[in-house]
Amino acid sequence: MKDSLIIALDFPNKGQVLEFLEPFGNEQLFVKVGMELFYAEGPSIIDELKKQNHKIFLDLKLHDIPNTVKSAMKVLAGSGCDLVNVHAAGGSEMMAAAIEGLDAGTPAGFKRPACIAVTQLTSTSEIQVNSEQLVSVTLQESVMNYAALAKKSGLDGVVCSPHEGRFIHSQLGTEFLTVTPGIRPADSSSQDQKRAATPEFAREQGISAIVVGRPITRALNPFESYLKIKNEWKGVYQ
Ligand SMILES: O=C(O)c1cc(=O)[nH]c(=O)n1[C@@H]1O[C@H](COP(=O)(O)O)[C@@H](O)[C@H]1O
Repeated sequence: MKDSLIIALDFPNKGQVLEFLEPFGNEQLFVKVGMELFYAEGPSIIDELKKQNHKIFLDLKLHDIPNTVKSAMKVLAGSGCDLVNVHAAGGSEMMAAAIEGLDAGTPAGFKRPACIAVTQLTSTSEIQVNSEQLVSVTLQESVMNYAALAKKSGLDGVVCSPHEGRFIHSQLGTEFLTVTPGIRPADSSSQDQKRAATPEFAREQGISAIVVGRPITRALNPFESYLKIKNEWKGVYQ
């Protein structure tokens, strides 16, 4: 998990995913299946990607009452994915229930999927946190509060932006995972991401893993873009 570059496969169907993956050849990837692709293709897309030996982050961002989340996680634990997530806003009872469900559903002899909690979406700004969620602390404090709650509830880490990563690791340790979307190379648009950062910045902040979608999936040459971002993330400069 640590030091991974996770590619967000935000595509509408399996056909487009396979076409996208073609130039990557035998490169073993860590890919993210989100709502669009999972709702379109169902669990078979996980089997397909596993057949290709890729690691899988199933990003369904569960947020419901504890009992519902526990039952859903019990099912997802058997899907073969490596990482799943919930919204920390669902509360500590819900997050603990997610882990209970995963433990109950993980087949004997297999490792339970890691589970992380979304703190504040990377598309959220401090103004929005204050004016729409009526949160009266800073965005960083809100993210930190959710991260501490997630750790207390038994989760393996959080989704946050690279801007909060260093603080989270200083408070909760380096083993607690920080998975950060909103990654943009210096020359690309941040689009709907409000707390964007470069791969280099993420590395400097000690982030555990980065999630990259459009800068790779919408690039003219996705494989080339992937290699460039991966090198920057790993600190390899030619
Ligand atoms: O949980 C996520 O993966 C997630 C959380 C978050 O706070 N922000 C965020 O962008 N994501 C996901 O990360 C990916 C980012 O994609 P790009 O903005 O295209 O790089 C998308 O698939 C989002 O659904």
